[in-house]
Amino acid sequence: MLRPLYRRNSVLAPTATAQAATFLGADGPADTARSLAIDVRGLTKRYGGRAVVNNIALQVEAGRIVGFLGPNGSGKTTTIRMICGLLTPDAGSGTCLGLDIMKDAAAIKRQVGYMTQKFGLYDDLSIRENLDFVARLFELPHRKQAVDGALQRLGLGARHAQLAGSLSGGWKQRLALAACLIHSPRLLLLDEPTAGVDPKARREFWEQLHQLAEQGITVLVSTHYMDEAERCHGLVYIAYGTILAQGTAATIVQAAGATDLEDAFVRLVDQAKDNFV
Ligand SMILES: Nc1ncnc2c1ncn2[C@@H]1O[C@H](COP(=O)(O)OP(=O)(O)OP(=O)(O)O)[C@@H](O)[C@H]1O
Repeated sequence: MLRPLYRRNSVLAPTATAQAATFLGADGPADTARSLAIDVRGLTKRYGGRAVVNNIALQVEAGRIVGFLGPNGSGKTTTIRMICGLLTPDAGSGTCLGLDIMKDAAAIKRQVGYMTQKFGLYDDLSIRENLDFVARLFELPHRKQAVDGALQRLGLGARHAQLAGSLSGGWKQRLALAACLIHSPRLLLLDEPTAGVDPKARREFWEQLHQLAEQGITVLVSTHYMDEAERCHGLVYIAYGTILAQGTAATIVQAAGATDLEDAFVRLVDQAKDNFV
C-alpha cells in the first residue's frame, strides 16, 4: 500500500535547503555525516569544455527514497555515475556510503546497486541464470543462497526458469532490480528504472522500493513521471547541470509558487532557461 509520502518532513539532510545556490559549499554539522548515504559537493563534469554537471551539492539521508527529476540531458545520469564511482568528476568532493568518491570508487561499486536505463541482462538466459551470472561477477561466496534470496525478495521464484527475453517490461524491470540487489547493496542508484513500463507494473515496482527503504536501503531514482515523484521522500530538481531545488514535494511546490509538482517542474526549468541559455 502506497502512502502519501510527500507529506513527510525533513527527508533530505537537515542542511539541505530548497535552493541549491544557498546550499552549495555549506558543510553540515560533523555528526550529520554519519547518517548520510550521499554527501557530495562541487561535483562537476565537463565534456568538450562544456560543464554538463556544474558544481552540484547533494545530500541524501540513509534509508530515504529521493527522486531525481530533470529534462532530458540535464545531467542526471552523469551525476549518478559520478556518485557511484563509474565516472571520475573533474571537480568536487564528498562521500558515498561514507567512502571517498574520488579515492574509493572500487569499494563504492561493491556496495551500490546501479540500474541503468537500458535492460542490461541476457535475453537468452533464464531469470535464475541471469542472477547467477551477476552473482559470479560479484564473486559472491554463497551464490545459490544469494540467487534464491533475490528470487524470493522480488517474487520471481515461480518464474525462475523463464527466459529473460520472454518477460514483459514490468517483469524485466523486476529482474533488473533483483540483479541490482544480489550483492546486498546499501544504496540503489536507479536511472529511469520504469521507463516504458505499464502503470500497474510501475506501481508494484514502487511498492518494492518502499519495502527496501523500510529495510534501510537508500534509493536515488531518476524519473520523468510525476506520480513517481510523489512517492519519494524527497526530490531534487536539476536542469542545465545545476540543481534548481531540493526538498519535499510540498516545499518545492510552495517555493516555486506552483500548483503541483509538474507545474513546479515547468516553472523551475523555464526560470533556469532564462538564466542559463
Ligand atoms: N560521454 C559523453 N560525451 C559527451 N557528452 C556527454 C557524454 N555523456 C553525457 N554527455 C552530455 O551531457 C549532458 C547530460 O547528459 P546526461 O545523460 O547526464 O543527462 P540526463 O539528465 O541523464 O538525460 P536523460 O533524461 O535524457 O537520460 C547531455 O547533453 C549529454 O549529451
